[in-house]
Amino acid sequence: MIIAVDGPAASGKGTIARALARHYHVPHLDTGLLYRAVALTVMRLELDPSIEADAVAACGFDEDLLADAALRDDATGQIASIVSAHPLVRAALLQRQKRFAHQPGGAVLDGRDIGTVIAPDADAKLFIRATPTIRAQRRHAELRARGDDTSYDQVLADIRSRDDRDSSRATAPLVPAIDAAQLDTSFLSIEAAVAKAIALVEARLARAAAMAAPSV
Ligand SMILES: Nc1ncnc2c1ncn2[C@@H]1O[C@H](COP(=O)(O)OP(=O)(O)OP(=O)(O)O)[C@@H](O)[C@H]1O
Ligand SMILES: Nc1ccn([C@@H]2O[C@H](COP(=O)(O)O)[C@@H](O)[C@H]2O)c(=O)n1
Repeated sequence: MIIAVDGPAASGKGTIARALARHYHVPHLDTGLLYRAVALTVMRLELDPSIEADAVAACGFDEDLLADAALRDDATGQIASIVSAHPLVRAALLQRQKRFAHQPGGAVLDGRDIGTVIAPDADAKLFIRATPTIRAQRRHAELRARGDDTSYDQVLADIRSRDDRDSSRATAPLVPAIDAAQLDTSFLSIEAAVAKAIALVEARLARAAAMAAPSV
């Protein structure tokens, strides 16, 4: 079973995807981390994220980098959304994500293009939303807890510019799959959002089973 979870920055898609993976006992991939690893490599090698060849050169990042705390920095997310707009960067990371999605036993992936590009054949697709200000409040609190003193205004501005860049790029833009169930978490606790997500996945699975059953 493949579950695709997409949505804008800090919408809560990672929290929901991890909970779904625990619930259904399948592995989870946060695909944003791959783009963040490319971004961090670009930053550390002092390359130019807006130059496609520079960003592509950073796609062969060291696997250990995926555990680096700096991946979660606000600045890394910004650069990630610049490198992720390059078609050749997306192509370099494509097969790894497709393999993960289609492994035996299934998987949950979260990102921006899981339901549209990585696994258009997913058994259930969710598109997670929350208002920009609520997303900024949540991300600001998270960064503060990590000792990052980026201001709330900066976090909100970064979220808005990432939303714009991710939605307007030509290749694999952030857009709900036509068959995705949408879930707005703005006024839901984490527990309530996870419960709704599980209910939406169950409804999708039940509908697919009913359609597959022979009619009598
Ligand atoms: N329903 C919720 N209520 C309150 N806080 C939430 C809720 N969902 C997620 N959060 C918190 O909001 C922050 C962002 O959530 P999360 O990391 O899951 O978002 P994301 O969409 O995966 O972000 P990114 O795009 O950066 O990967 C986290 O600190 C998380 O604990
Ligand atoms: N499937 C994806 C996942 C991420 N991106 C880009 O990476 C940036 C960081 O992602 P987070 O999920 O960690 O916020 C994001 O802003 C996107 O530009 C992507 O393009 N496709």
